[in-house]
Amino acid sequence: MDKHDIYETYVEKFHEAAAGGDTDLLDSAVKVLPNLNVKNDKGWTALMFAARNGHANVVKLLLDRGCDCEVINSTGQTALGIAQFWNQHKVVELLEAPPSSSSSSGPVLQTEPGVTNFLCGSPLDRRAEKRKDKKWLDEALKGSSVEIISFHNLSPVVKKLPDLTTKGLDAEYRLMTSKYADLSVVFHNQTPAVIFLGVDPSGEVPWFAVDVSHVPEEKIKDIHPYAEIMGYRSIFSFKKAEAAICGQARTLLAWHDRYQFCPTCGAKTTIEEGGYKRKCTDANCRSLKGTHNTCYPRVDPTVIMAVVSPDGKQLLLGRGSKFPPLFFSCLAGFVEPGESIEEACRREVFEEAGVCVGHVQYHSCQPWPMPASLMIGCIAHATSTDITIDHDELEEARWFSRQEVIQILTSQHPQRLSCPPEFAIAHQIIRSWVNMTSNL
Ligand SMILES: NC(=O)C1=CN([C@@H]2O[C@H](COP(=O)(O)OP(=O)(O)OC[C@H]3O[C@@H](n4cnc5c(N)ncnc54)[C@H](O)[C@@H]3O)[C@@H](O)[C@H]2O)C=CC1
Ligand SMILES: [Mg+2]
Ligand SMILES: [Mg+2]
Ligand SMILES: [Mg+2]
Ligand SMILES: [Zn+2]
Repeated sequence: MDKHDIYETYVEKFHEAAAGGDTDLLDSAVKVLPNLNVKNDKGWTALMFAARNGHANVVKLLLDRGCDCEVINSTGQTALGIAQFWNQHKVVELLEAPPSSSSSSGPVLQTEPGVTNFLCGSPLDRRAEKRKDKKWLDEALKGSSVEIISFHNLSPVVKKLPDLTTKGLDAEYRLMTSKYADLSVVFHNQTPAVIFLGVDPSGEVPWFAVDVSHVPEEKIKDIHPYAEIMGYRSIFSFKKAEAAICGQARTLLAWHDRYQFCPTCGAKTTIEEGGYKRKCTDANCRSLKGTHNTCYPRVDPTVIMAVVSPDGKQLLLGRGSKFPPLFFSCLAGFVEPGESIEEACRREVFEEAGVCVGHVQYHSCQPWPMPASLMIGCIAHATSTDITIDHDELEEARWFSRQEVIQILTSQHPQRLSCPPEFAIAHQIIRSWVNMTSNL
């Protein structure tokens, strides 16, 4: 047995001890394991096993040893979610209680990445402290190590690779990056919006985005002979890291495009702080006194939810009136002022489908740069099943069995129903519900 196998055996025994409520065995395992939040292949921790089986004494012991109750498994559940699902009331009480002083000895760094959806997980370090340093920004933009991405009317400029002909349309296009010197057609006699996006993990390569909308389409090839404009949806064909960088840039450029004038007084605004601020040019404007959110890029929180039937066996999906035929997705809606995420979830589901929602669990989120949503993915537990559709927003909504949802996800539905692809958070929360019901 090599070192790795021995460790795996310890982990297995540790999880078995937690699941079985064996505190003696647990105590000895705790002494040799460096990480008590260690997961099995389904992302389950000892705390989750103890919570699943209602071993309150084990849960307490693990919490006292500093186990992290925020960790989620591969289907997006925390130990608390599992205890609630299995009605382990004593464990729920323990996990809901505020952490005792012994278990909160300073800030705990979240080492688990959790669920990282497409358009999240940019490798860039945003280096916000550099945004006010005009000299540094100018040198970084014009330096030889820079990577500059270009957007034409909010579509990324892509490079059509001439030698890739076999992998299908998506594989032929890559995000195009340029040096300042390549962009004379963009900067000549112009001051387009330029955004400092951050620095790559080596710390050596600054990334910027520039708005090239003023360059006529036929001149785009002056930047690079293979440069092309493909529409904003080309973002979805990029690699995850590039897509996240593009999303950040697109949301900011869309904001600059729409906020050319001051929302407070109507005067012109100028770009400041590496593209992260707009400032009114009227010296008497109220927006110049104090901090005003009109000066900063906006993000619109939006809830999107997999609504689970009261018996846990069905999922509510809907068809928007503008959706392609046979396409179903999760219900979604903008969070309104003065509303919590849970309240927005309940209101939107009731408004759109007439279904009442009780408990709402956060799953994961996804910045959605069309133009500035932050999609907050939730699992919402319905308390009623009758459906009344708001026809202004939905054409259809209905409950689907787990088997039908699996058929939709795997493109095997007999009526060819489909749902959003993997890059959309809707897909991820639907999949998560399928996995959740099979996992428990
Ligand atoms: N990433 C994903 O998997 C999915 C993303 N979405 C996105 O979720 C967002 C919200 O969903 P909807 O059902 O459209 O929301 P919704 O149910 O709140 O209805 C949209 C209506 O709300 C109003 N509204 C309120 N605040 C708004 C704001 N800040 N911006 C624009 N309209 C606002 C408008 O009248 C709009 O027609 C959409 O932008 C859509 O693109 C929707 C489904 C899947
Ligand atoms: Mg909606
Ligand atoms: Mg709404
Ligand atoms: Mg709505
Ligand atoms: Zn103003």
